[in-house]
Amino acid sequence: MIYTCTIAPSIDYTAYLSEFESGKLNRTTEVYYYPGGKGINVSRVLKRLGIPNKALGFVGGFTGRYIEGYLKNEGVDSDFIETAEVTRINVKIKSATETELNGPGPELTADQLAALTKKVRDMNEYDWFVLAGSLPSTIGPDYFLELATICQTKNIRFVLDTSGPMLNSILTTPVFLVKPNQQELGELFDVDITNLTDVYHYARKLVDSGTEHVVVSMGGDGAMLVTKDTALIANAPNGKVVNTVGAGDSLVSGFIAAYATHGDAAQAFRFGVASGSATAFRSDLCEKEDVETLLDQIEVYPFEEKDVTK
Ligand SMILES: Nc1ncnc2c1ncn2[C@@H]1O[C@H](COP(=O)(O)OP(=O)(O)OP(=O)(O)O)[C@@H](O)[C@H]1O
Ligand SMILES: O=P(O)(O)OC[C@@]1(O)O[C@H](CO)[C@@H](O)[C@@H]1O
Repeated sequence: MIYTCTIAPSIDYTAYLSEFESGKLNRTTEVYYYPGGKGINVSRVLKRLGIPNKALGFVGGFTGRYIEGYLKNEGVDSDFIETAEVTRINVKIKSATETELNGPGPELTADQLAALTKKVRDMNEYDWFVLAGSLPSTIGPDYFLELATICQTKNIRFVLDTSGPMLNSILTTPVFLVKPNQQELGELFDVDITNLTDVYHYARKLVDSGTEHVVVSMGGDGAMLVTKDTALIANAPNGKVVNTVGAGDSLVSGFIAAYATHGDAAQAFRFGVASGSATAFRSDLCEKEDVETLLDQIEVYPFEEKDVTK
C-alpha cells in the first residue's frame, strides 16, 4: 500500500482575478476550495492515476471535516488523526502572477505524534511512506528520524518532499526518493543554484550520501533525475499555465505510480514530469488522460556536463 502523510494539510482557497493589487480591495472572478497539503495532493493524483493509496496526517475543525469529506467524495482513502486545532486555510491568488499565503501548521501533542508512529510501525515491507509538505519546527528532527528509521528497518520505501532545516537532518537516513525544487536544493546546501551543472553537482551529493533517487524539479524548465548510475534531464512541454500549485506533488505521484507499476526509474521520471506539467496546465490537479496526452512531448536524455548551455 502507498501511504501519504501530510503533517499540515490545508484548504487551498484558490482565487482568480485579472489583476491583483496589494493594499487595495480586490474582487475575485472565480474561486475554488481544494483540499491541499502536499501529501494530500499526492494522494489525489495517485487516485486519478488509478493507484490505490491512503492519506494520513492530522486534521481538525470544520476545515478538517471539509477535507475528509472532499477526499471521500473523490474515492481517496484517508485515516487522519484528529487535532483540536482547526486545519489551516492557504490562500492562492491567481492573477498575472501567483501569490500564496500559507498558514502555520498545527501544534501536535505527544499522543497525536505517537498515533502516527504507530501507523508507520503497522505498515508492511514494500509499502511506501510519502512524507510531504512543511514539517513544523515545534516537532523536532528526532521524531522524523524515528519515522525514517522505522521505514529503513521494515524495508518501506520512504519518499520525502519537504523543505527547510528538517530536510537536512532527515536526509542523513536512506531515502528512496526526494524531490526538491531547484531553490530548495540550493537551500539545503546554503548556495544559490543557477545552472544545470550545479543542479547535478548538489543532487549527486545527495545520492552519494544515500538517497536512491533525487528528482530536482525546475518549473517550466523541466526536471533532472540523478541516481547512483544515471543522470537524466526531462524537458517540460509547452502549454498554457493555469495553476502550478501541486505541480511538484503531481510529479511525485506520477513517479511513484509509474515506478510501482514498471519498476523503472527513467520511465517513472518521464511520467512524473508529464504529471507535473499536466497539473500546471489546469486549475485543479491533473487527470490521467492529461498526463497520457503530454507524455509524447517529454524528451528524456542523459545529462552530460559538457553539453550544458544553461
Ligand atoms: N510553467 C510550467 N510549464 C510546464 N510545466 C511546468 C511548469 N511549472 C511546473 N511544471 C511542471 O511541474 C513540475 C514541478 O514543478 P515545480 O518545479 O514548480 O515544483 P514545485 O516547486 O515543487 O511546485 P509545488 O510546490 O507548487 O507543487 C516541473 O518539473 C514541470 O514538469
Ligand atoms: O506550507 P507547505 O506545507 O510547505 O505547503 C502547502 C501547500 O502550499 O503545498 C501544496 C502545493 O504543493 C498546496 O496544496 C498547499 O497549500
